[in-house]
Amino acid sequence: MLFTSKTANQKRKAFRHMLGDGGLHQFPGAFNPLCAQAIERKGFDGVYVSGAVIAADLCLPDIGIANQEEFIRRGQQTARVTDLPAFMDIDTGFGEPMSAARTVRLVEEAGLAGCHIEDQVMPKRCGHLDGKEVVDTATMVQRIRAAADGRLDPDFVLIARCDARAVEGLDQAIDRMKAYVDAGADMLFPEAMKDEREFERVRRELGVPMLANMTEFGKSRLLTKQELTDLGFNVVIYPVTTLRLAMGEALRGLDHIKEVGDQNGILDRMQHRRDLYDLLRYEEYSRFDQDLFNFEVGDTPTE
Ligand SMILES: C[C@](O)(C(=O)O)[C@H](CC(=O)O)C(=O)O
Ligand SMILES: [Mg+2]
Repeated sequence: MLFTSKTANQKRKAFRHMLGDGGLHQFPGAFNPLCAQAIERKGFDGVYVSGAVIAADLCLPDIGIANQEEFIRRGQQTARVTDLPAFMDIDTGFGEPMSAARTVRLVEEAGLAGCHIEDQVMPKRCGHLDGKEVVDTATMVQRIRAAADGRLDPDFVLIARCDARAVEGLDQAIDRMKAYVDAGADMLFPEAMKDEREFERVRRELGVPMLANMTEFGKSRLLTKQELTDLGFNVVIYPVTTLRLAMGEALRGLDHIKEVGDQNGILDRMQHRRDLYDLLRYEEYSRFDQDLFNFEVGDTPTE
């Protein structure tokens, strides 16, 4: 059939391979499954499913009110339309360690290649806002152990996100991240680094694959692909970028229709029906259908 041609395990193996090949891999956030297909067509390495986007999509702020089921559903809907590995945000894991383990298992069953779990308290906030709080190291270590234990497929990638930089300083954040790796994290996500020197130091002191979050209007300067490659990072996410782009155009388009009264002046800024159908592989679906229904009832030879 037409949906995807790779199993979840093949995608996880591909993700694992990326983490070990020394290059930087770009994972734009997909604000919906259709966008994941666009990310694949554009030749990116993988797809990110952002908690901030899942919440915003439901018209909610990113403060832990969207629930586990809403997260998993969106993760599954996204992962299943692309051959690229997709990994997702699970915030603080949706509860105590046992719930975090179950969340990881559900994310795995949903076909994702990995997920990140963070050391904030509930209710959490966006990592680039002030006023965050983190749980103590021992609590987060338990969370990670439980999350690691929740996995069935050893190729599923567990990413520990550390929000402590803004709360306790870089030295403490680095100590925490060491403990998170000992607890079973495969990869680290140092959140809201202030500058390149901080990214560089984290990379130097920790020997596991590293993720950089290039979210706009946050605390980190938007580093280029080359800069992140030189810093030795393995994965970069652009978590909310496609949503911001789409909403920016939607708002401008709505203004135009309100002012002018029709859409004639903005057609060239839209995805054409033809291009949408191409992205959906409309024609291939029609062909599939024809191949299935290419017989006639009277065709069977009779004596
Ligand atoms: C990466 C992140 O966790 C997300 O949910 O996408 C957010 C992104 C954002 O709010 O800009 C975060 O950095 O906390
Ligand atoms: Mg998030």
